[in-house]
Amino acid sequence: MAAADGVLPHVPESRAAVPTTSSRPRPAQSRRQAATKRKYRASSEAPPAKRRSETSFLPAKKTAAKETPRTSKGKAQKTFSPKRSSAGASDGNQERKPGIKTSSLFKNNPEIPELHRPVVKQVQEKVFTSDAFQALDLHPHLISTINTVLKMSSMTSVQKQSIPVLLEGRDALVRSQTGSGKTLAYCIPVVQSLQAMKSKIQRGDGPYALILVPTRELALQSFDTVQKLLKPFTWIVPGVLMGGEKRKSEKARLRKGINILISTPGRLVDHIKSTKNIHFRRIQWLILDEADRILDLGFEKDITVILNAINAECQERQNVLLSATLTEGVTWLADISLHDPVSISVLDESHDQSNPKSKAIPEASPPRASDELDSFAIPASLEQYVTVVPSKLRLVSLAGFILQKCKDVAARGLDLPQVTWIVQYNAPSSPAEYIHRIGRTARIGCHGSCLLILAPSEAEYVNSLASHKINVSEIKMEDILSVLTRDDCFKGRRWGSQKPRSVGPQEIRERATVLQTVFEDYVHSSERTVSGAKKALQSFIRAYATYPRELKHIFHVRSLHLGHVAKSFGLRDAPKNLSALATKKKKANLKRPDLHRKTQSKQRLAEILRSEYSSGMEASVTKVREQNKHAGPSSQPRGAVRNQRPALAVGTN
Ligand SMILES: Nc1ncnc2c1ncn2[C@@H]1O[C@H](COP(=O)(O)OP(=O)(O)OP(=O)(O)O)[C@@H](O)[C@H]1O
Repeated sequence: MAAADGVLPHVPESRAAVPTTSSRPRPAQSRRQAATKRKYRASSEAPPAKRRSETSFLPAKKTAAKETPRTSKGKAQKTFSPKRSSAGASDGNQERKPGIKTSSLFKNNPEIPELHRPVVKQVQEKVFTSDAFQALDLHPHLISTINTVLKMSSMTSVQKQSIPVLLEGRDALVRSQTGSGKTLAYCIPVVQSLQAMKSKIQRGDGPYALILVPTRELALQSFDTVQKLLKPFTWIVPGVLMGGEKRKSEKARLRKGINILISTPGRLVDHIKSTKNIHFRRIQWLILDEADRILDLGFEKDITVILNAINAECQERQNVLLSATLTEGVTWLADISLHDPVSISVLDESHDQSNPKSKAIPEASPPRASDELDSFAIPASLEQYVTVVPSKLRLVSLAGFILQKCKDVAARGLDLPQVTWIVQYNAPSSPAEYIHRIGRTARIGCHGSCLLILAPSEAEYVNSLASHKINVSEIKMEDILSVLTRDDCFKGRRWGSQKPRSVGPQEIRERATVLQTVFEDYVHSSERTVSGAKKALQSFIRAYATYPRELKHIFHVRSLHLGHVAKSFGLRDAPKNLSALATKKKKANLKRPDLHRKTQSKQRLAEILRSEYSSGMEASVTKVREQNKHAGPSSQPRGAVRNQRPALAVGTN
């Protein structure tokens, strides 16, 4: 887990809500009690924690309580108060005053289905080989830089397979799992070939190699690697262009000359359109790194602009496309950018041998939809888990999980750990996205784990993952929440009973409710935090619009109980921002209660998706939909916000 500190929910003193009954309160205590009274008054004026209206706007089948034995024992309204903070310890002589009311977290939840996941054999790749870089035909200074500056001795599998092919001058489509060393697989041949050029490269010559990456972070990472490899070859100048930097200074650097240019697609297109000093007449290498992410981020149009610009000035070059996943989009990109490529895929010997390791893919073969169903390689040292949690319990389960893992950190003292856990609070929209998210851990043979949180109605997603040869093991929600029994700060005070309760399922439920109350109190403590939580909720719901058609039966906004989902962001209720229009319609619909309920439900959803918390994405969604309408049904690969795939005007090579 990357972040360790500050996650433990401590109960702030202002929320030490249990009124104590010391007969003569000290001044500080009186102030606290007065504040507490004000707080209770305020909370009783606030909307009740659970209202009828909360459930009325979604189809009854989703809101009806289909309870499992393990979730049905809660009471509709329970009265708890978070444990007092250390500053205001109770003397045990308590007033019988109600605490903060929190609707039961464990009632009216959908049933948690049993997960019958098929066990599949995952595609495995061997990360390291025993071959040293010395085995390659490289400049001795380059080898010593790899050994001494990068401190690497043996090649990874993808490096062993790719570097010789690229040194031969072939185009290549390289697929290998996340964190397997693809960056060096192309950087080493680029540096080797450029330093060996007969007429020594001059800075003013401009770019000989163009490396396109999807994000700023990757641009910096690749730049850093190239810069290190160039240490002995000081006459070759690397440079980076990326969003967020000053265009003016980038223009100045382009004017001076950059020989190995690393850029994000959007920023490069900016310069192509506006900078006179950019040219591609000497380009010898075009690298498309993380091609799947480039496409996922909607850079298709920018890539075609770049390819057209390069093709217009230079036809002879080596092209390399690297990706952790091979999707329909990647195949399309390979078709338009590679010339007679060698396809390199690092698969374990035990995997399907009908899929040869190195084969030529036919030039300009049409994208195959079945590629989307390909299986994805996942690092063998990455353990994958899933937990099925009703929406209302999502936040406390996440907190419980973090608590459990953050303890795995304290034991290591101040040593900051690397990322060892990836938690997905919502499901990714494609298996490729799943692979990239979890691929931030278990890199280069290290150990890592990931957890995916699903709602009960989304449990079927594990089958979808299995169809891509992705195996996940289940962690039960109760096991996650049981961590709350380890720390008495989550203990609920049971009014009217002083008997200590045994640590069983009921105690866990009570503690989870205490924790949820802590979150809700915090969120509702200021307008800023309420607004932040609403924005987060908005984004979460919005993400449901981006699931592709084939996943809509699992992830659909209509399957969400908005009131319950609101709780997973610490909100006591789903936001209500019905517009004036909605109010008018509501009045009209009052005559038809059935119609009214239906319309109200739709309007509520529409409002949620189009409220003041809007991120402005809907404009582009509408625009893309319009474009698609005109472009025909086959033009949009996936996801509403992706750009339409444009036609490439000039052929490659
Ligand atoms: N031969 C090697 N020996 C040791 N470490 C290596 C070697 N090659 C690369 N690495 C390290 O492995 C890590 C992952 O490499 P890299 O980022 O290139 O992986 P990747 O395959 O591009 O991953 P992703 O697809 O997720 O971007 C980096 O920290 C890199 O320095």
